[in-house]
Amino acid sequence: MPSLSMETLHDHHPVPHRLDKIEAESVAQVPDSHAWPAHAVHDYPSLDAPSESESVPIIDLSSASGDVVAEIGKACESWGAFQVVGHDAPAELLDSLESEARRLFSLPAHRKLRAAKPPGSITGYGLPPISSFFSKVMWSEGFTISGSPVDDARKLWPQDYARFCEVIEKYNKEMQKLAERLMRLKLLSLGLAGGFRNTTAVLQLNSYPVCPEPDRAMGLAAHTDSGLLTILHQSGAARGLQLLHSDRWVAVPPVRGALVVIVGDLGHVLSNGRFKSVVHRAVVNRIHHRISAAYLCGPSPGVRVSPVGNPADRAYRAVTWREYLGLRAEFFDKAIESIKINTDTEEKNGNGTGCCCAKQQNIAVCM
Ligand SMILES: O=C(O)CCC(=O)C(=O)O
Ligand SMILES: [Fe+2]
Repeated sequence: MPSLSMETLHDHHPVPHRLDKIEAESVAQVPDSHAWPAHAVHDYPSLDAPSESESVPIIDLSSASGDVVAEIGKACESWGAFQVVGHDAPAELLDSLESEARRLFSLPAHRKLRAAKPPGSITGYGLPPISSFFSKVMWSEGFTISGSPVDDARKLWPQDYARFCEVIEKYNKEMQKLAERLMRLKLLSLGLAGGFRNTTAVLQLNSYPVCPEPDRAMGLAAHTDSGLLTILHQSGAARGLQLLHSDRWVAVPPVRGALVVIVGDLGHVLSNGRFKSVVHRAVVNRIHHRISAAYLCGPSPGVRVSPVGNPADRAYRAVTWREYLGLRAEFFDKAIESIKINTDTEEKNGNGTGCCCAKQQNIAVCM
């Protein structure tokens, strides 16, 4: 068993020299810095073994029936998520991604810290990106990739970085294809033909070491994702992902070969509020070192996402992903409120120049 280490942070500034090291597997108790209050962990009841009717829907993309579009629309509206099977991403590629992520997180702490996220940067090794909004430390570590992984991979494996990069690049390509396909299907379910081209993405690798007291710790705190959609691959053995659905935390059990699709805030905006950007979190366990990989997909830079439908009925103003990320950094879970149009102002009818979708039903012109 590799020695898994978790870097902890006490004053939530992601500066490498302020990180202290805890050997997560060797501690018998969750230290105070990582102990979340019971009301935060148990804010809603958990449904750990949901029956089929209580579970997030599983949708088969290879199904010949024309219901796939309707199923996706319904899942996005009622759950803000679904699991997808019958996609073209090969199971071996998902396995390789997971084993490369395990190889990375099993490196000794001082090696991982060579690729620590510099302040102000989004790529590299460190605590989950949302950590700065919480005073308690999460029981996880992350590695964020945006664009080429080469520079950061070289810091981790000066000689032997090619294998990691090859897998990441293949995976990103496959996910981009799938994300663009899913976006077309989602738009169809909203009555629009069209799609997004040249989408951009961030790949977030997450590692959740085993935890001696899972009830007192938090793997990844409740949040929504910011982009159009997220495609999440979770490792097989352990449950961890939970979606907030009807005021309960509903577990999403890993299904071999399936990928979890999560509607992000921009997906909610695009649908003019019809699709839910679902609040989700990851919990930890005593036995399994869990890995997940979140492919967070957004429009290409500069493209403003604007709600579909009649401009007079828009509930949100148009935003680019970059602009929205700025609002998230400032307001976190209130960011979506900050772009809400409350009154019949000019904004509602305002110019949609550069928006990804045309204002008429049935045509979505996307750049
Ligand atoms: O690990 C998980 O299941 C959730 C990951 C996630 O939500 C994220 O990276 O945004
Ligand atoms: Fe997420």
